[in-house]
Amino acid sequence: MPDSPQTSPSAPCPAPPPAAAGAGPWPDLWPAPHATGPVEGTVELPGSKSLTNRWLVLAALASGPCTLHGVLRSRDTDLMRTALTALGAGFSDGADGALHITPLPVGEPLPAPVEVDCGLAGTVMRFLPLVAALRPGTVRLDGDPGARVRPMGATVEALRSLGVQVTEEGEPGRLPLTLAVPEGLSVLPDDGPRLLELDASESSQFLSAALLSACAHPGGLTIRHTGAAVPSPEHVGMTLAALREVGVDASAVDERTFTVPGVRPHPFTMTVEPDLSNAGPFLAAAAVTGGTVRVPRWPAQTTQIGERWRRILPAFGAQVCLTPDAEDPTHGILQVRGGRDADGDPVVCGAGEVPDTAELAPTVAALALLAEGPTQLTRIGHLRGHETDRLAALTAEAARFGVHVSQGADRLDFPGSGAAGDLTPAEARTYHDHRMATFAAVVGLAVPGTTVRDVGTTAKTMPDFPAMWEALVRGEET
Ligand SMILES: O=C(O)C1=C[C@@H](OP(=O)(O)O)[C@@H](O)[C@H](O)C1
Ligand SMILES: C=C(OP(=O)(O)O)C(=O)O
Repeated sequence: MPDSPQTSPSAPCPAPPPAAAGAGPWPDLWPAPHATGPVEGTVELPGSKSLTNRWLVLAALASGPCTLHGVLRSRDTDLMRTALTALGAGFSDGADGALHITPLPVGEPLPAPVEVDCGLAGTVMRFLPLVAALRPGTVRLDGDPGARVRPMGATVEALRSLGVQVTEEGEPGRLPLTLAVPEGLSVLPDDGPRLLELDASESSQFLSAALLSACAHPGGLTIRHTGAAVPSPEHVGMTLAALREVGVDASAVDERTFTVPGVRPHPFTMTVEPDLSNAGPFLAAAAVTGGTVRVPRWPAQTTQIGERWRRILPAFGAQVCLTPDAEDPTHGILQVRGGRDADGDPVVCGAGEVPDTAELAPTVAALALLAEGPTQLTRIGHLRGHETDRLAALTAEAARFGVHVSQGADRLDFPGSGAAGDLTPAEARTYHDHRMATFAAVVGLAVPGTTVRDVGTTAKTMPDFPAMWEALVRGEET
């Protein structure tokens, strides 16, 4: 893998939006706060990464200007904005925190070649190429060194079957990719809607990408997944629901076939839900310290996988309750109270088998590491293609804390350490993975002397994480 991005004759990237707040600087070795008592507090979470990047794409493909409230400002979402700007969408920040978006001109040739920096963002590297296929021209996509090992084969497959010429500069099915999009791709074929076949078994994002962009093909697309089970199916559900919310009647014909009409999203105004996956470490802080953490604005109905915390945390011995907001029945306050023994000391039970935790897995792993009994995280093999190989990373970091985790092809078995006091303090590595940083922060609550290398990697989806975490442990409201 090359050390530095290759040069290309493409136009430079457009100026990025103003930097996301809270990006540090943090010391390279961050002393993770140790909780000397129960953590108590209320945490106001920023917007969801997955929803922000879907609404940004749908607004860029809409039939008129759109407005978003509560968008997440982070590395992944800023990269999405920059990339959509390069493809011709317009973004302006309103004084009230709103983001106004003008759509990109689908079908019109790009005035110059475009260069897209995907960073390490799966949503950018998978969603953007299919959006790029909607304007004739040349688009080159690359990212961080870690992005060049993430699976991209299904994107290449989908683009080629749509008629885009794709050059793989490095390994086949990996970034960097250069796309040559011919004229007329976004014109209705004579024989009706196109059939797009792709294998999304390595990431649900391949399917979401096809679904999101399909609405801008005049005849729509019929999309068929050809491989083994699609991981993170909640995220496909989120994509279908988001399309429907903006007037695109996307539907599942069967388990592997989807139809999306060639109807552009109507102009919309949307408020992004708080990020329930990033709620995880804060809720886990209550569970591992016997404390109480509340998250306001918890949606009563949501497509986010983080909704699962309401089932996962009780398996570790915590009590979870959602109190409806009297003034706004669409939201409530989620409260998690950690388990305690007769002496008032925290108790984290082993949870047994916890399947399909997908992007929640690193936080669940922190709970499993601190639990008294065994926990098995199963059906998480595709996490080897996330920001890092998360099964390998979690096994290595658990070992640093003195716990032997057994690693299978698609599972991790945690023995149950009996008590956090048995764990040894460690300098935790993060592998450029925001969720490995938050994993280490949760463990550090119970293991004094824990330090985290490159906690700033949390800027990928939550630039304010270290400050919010320190404030919560100090007992300040965030
Ligand atoms: O579409 C999305 O927003 C996401 C889909 C999931 O990807 P995988 O299917 O690759 O797990 C998830 O893990 C990722 O954090 C976000
Ligand atoms: C897997 C994740 O991100 P990405 O969108 O980069 O795939 C994640 O946030 O846990």
